Amino acid sequence: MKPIINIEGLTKDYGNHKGIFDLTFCVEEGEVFGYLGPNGAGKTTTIRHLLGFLTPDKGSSQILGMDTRTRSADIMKYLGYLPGEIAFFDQMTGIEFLKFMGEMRGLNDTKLRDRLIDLFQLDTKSRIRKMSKGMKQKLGLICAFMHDPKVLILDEPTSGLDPLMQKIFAALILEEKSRGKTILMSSHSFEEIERTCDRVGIIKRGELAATENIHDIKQKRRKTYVVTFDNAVTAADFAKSHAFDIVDIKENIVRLSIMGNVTEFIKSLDKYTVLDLDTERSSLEDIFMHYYGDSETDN
Ligand SMILES: Nc1ncnc2c1ncn2[C@@H]1O[C@H](COP(=O)(O)OP(=O)(O)OP(=O)(O)O)[C@@H](O)[C@H]1O
Repeated sequence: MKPIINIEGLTKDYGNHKGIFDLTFCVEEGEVFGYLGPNGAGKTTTIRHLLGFLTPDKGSSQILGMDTRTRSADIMKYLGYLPGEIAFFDQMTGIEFLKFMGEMRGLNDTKLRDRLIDLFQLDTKSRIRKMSKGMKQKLGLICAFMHDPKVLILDEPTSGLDPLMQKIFAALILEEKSRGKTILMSSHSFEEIERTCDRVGIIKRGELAATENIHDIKQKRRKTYVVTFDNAVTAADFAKSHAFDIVDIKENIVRLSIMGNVTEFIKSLDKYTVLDLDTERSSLEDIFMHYYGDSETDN
């Protein structure tokens, strides 16, 4: 595997234990890497270094083998970036802004741009100052993707997007991944990370607390299913007729825990009347919450 985004010992000390400290990780070619952590953990600070906006106290970072501090202009040709807070030219309409950004990038082919406008259903004739937060976010996303960059760095990409648009965004990420793109995105949404990422890095108080492989977690995870039967007798019959790991039975509701494949479980329900089937909090969320646990929410 080829590291496309590489961070080595990156340190920016703002004092008072704020900033980032000795961060080391890489994002490999074709990988979607989620960057997760509580408020103030250092995600945006890391991303701003990758964009060449900040000079580290120690350490370095490279994108496509180029140093992010000294070669940011070269890197920009291959990079799509969505900032966490988008500052636009308020007087422009959406399409004027996209044309302006396209010209700056020397973009002649507008097919992809127009496809993205359709995909996100953005009214680009509106003036930016009149746009809602979600509309501005869509504009930022179109701008990040429209030149078909090899590498994407997205700071909280779905912030402000409604659930339908979040799904559309996730599908776009998976499509881009299948085309070999390398993507780093910060997020507060476990669901989004689970839907889209291969690995996740968890940052806490400026330090990398863990990196987890999402595919491994999904395979290994134990999930609790809650089955509501039509009555207590059927619930008890189900529990004693099958060798599932039963957590508890309360009247007509059975909670059971299953690791991995659920085919046998689904088949076993076939002969019963099932009024409801639910899952409890996923272990992915448990893993993440463990790192959030005693975090300082300091901003
Ligand atoms: N220029 C600065 N001067 C001093 N402190 C700063 C500066 N920029 C960021 N910080 C502090 O560094 C820490 C990390 O901030 P950062 O914006 O990277 O967090 P984040 O993980 O992106 O948070 P959020 O999830 O809230 O967006 C915070 O405590 C923040 O207050």
